[in-house]
Amino acid sequence: MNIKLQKSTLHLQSNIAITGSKSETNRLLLLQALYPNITIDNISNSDDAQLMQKALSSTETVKDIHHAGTAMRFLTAYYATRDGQEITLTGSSRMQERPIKILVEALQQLGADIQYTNNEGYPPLRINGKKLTKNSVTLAANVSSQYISALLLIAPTLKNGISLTLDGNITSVPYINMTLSLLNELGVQTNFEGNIITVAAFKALSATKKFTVESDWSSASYFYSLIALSKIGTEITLSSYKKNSLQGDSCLAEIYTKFGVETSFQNNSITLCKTREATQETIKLDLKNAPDIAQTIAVTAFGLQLSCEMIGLHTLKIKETDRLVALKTELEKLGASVDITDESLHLHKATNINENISIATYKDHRMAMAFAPLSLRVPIQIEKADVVSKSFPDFWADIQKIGIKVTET
Ligand SMILES: O=C(O)C1=C[C@@H](OP(=O)(O)O)[C@@H](O)[C@H](O)C1
Ligand SMILES: C=C(OP(=O)(O)O)C(=O)O
Repeated sequence: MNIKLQKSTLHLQSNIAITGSKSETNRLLLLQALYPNITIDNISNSDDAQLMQKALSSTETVKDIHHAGTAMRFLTAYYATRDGQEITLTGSSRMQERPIKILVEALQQLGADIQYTNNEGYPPLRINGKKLTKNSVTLAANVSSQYISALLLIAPTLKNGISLTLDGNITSVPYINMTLSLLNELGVQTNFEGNIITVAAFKALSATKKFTVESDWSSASYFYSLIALSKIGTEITLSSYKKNSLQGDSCLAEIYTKFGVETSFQNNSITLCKTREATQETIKLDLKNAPDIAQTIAVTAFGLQLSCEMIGLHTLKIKETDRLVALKTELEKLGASVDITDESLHLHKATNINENISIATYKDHRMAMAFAPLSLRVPIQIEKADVVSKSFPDFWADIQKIGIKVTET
């Protein structure tokens, strides 16, 4: 489905309920498989969460998790510990290009039996589940935090827990802390100091433990962008959010003050309000702790005709697509000038925004959603718009609710 987006009368006073965090959901689904007394509220309706649920509940021996990175990494660790179960874990063609060797080698250090069925270092994987007996692992921490979270999630079920030594600069740290916080809430003891993480063994959960997933902050980013690109006084309320979030992308509230957007926290929701124009000509950010909002921010800055220098983007090349190249290509179609390296993006101040450009989405949900707010400035087309279901299936319905006209082309 290709669509055209145009601004009509905005009803930005409306309330939008955003689905649960896919990161929290996929951790909790894995923990629920290990500790069945867990119940989960406000579960994410994303494809990635549904694929995780399906893989965990089906008895099929080939599990296909399509594009879901967290599902791929978390399930690799999970099935490595399922004594007597042999499965093949596979994914989309892009998933088969996303590296997994660091995690596989770490699990092998613990005693796991995992083989590559195709290309060494990449899915599909044949996993022969075993009781893992060792508890000490060293792994590179500068490629993806998901490898670390995967090991932490299974750690309490190992006889002696786990001791992880992280090598190199640790990337996406808030996602590691999210995993540790959820383990702590369950009653598992953990410690993270310097480059060492330890998790104690945790046998069984005697009583029912209810978790309520906070709504997804990465999904909220597109509304931050819409407000940033709106007139002063425009506001929108999003639920269900809290001030002390486990999600690193909640740094949006602070970042978007640079674009003139203020966030107020109510009981269970946030209100975003455009209170003033951006004061800085150049927005400078290090996003190593919040890589998923880089695309949103780049497009907001372009729409406001500001320049933007972002570093800490080294993980973007191995996500749903090479997001650095995709951003440069699509922003330049709109009239921008963008320089990229393997870990940074420099958007130069734009003098105009080309109308009716068709944005390619590269099977990446965040390419579609990040460019949508630009429709407040110029009519724009989004190719293969259904890609948003990876994290936010209701995105186009919600965009329409607030008054952006969506037409299929
Ligand atoms: O653990 C998680 O839930 C995630 C970790 C991040 O990945 P990296 O650690 O690979 O950057 C993030 O980009 C991804 O969307 C979700
Ligand atoms: C990178 C992402 O997801 P994953 O790595 O889980 O596929 C994302 O949602 O932006």
